[in-house]
Amino acid sequence: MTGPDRGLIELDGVEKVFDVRRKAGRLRREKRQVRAVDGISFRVARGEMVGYIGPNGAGKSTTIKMLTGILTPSAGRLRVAGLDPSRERTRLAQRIGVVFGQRTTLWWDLPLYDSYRLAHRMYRIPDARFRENLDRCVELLDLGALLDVPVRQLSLGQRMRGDIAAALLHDPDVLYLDEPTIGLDVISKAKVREFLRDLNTERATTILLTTHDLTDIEQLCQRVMVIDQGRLMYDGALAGLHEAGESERTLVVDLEREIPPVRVEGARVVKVEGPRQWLSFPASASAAPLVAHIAQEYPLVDLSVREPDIEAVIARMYEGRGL
Ligand SMILES: Nc1ncnc2c1ncn2[C@@H]1O[C@H](COP(=O)(O)OP(=O)(O)OP(=O)(O)O)[C@@H](O)[C@H]1O
Repeated sequence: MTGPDRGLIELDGVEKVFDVRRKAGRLRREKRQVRAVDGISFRVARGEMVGYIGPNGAGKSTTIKMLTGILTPSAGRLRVAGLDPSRERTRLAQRIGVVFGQRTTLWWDLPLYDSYRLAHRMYRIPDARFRENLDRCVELLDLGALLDVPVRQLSLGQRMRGDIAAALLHDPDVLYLDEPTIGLDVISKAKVREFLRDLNTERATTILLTTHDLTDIEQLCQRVMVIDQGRLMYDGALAGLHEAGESERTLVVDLEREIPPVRVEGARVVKVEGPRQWLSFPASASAAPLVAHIAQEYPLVDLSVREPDIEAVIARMYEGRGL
């Protein structure tokens, strides 16, 4: 068992190296090693909800695959709920739930409910528990009208809600979510986030969340870990990440006609395309004085403010550290 002082998820110097063969000529094949995860250590306590972010190819999926036991680490020590994932994969399956935004674990041709019945048997969930968990998910994720619909006919948002329910029927202690809001509309995103927040507070389910959507992190996670090139670059509060990245927001202004870059204190024009101009300003500053000034001095037609995306924040963070 994991004690209160130990993490529910524990990694110590975990590495994963892939051997890849590449064609290096007509007959020659070159052997190369890809160090996907390069000595990562962290602990996640019971009940935490943590964002795990980083640019494409950073090593996020490889980490999650090691945490589920699909991949075996090349070096280091890894424990989830006190178990060694790759050696005790079947036992671990009872303790974890996994949702991949890009793939489904549901049976494509069967009605949604049939996938849940299969999970019921596969995980040997006691009948009363299964009923209770299913009822809760159906209510909170709004699945009532969808249970008889074949999965292939569900929209992306409906399917994602269906997948989340499937991952939770056996009451896992840990839930891994890989891009759970990717491709969802605003309402579906809000519904999924609200459900995850409730799950985390009411059931103390530990959640590790991989996402490219900064709003997911902002609305859900107290803690965020940033990985790049297999290494952990940051582990702390989201606010700290913004500071580390000296994050900037973008004000996009549409003017009546094409004019030279606008001049306004506290912002700089970073792009001009016809009558549209993009201005960068510090994320901590208010957009209001900039807008007021531009509206007064220039033929302003329309405007919008864009929040920094995670990739930009990370890129700045690396620049700031001279990496
Ligand atoms: N099975 C594999 N064989 C060889 N190389 C692999 C394998 N799986 C991943 N890699 C490589 O390991 C590195 C990390 O990949 P990983 O999928 O973990 O990144 P990621 O952070 O999840 O990226 P993304 O955001 O694009 O999903 C990449 O360079 C990738 O090409």
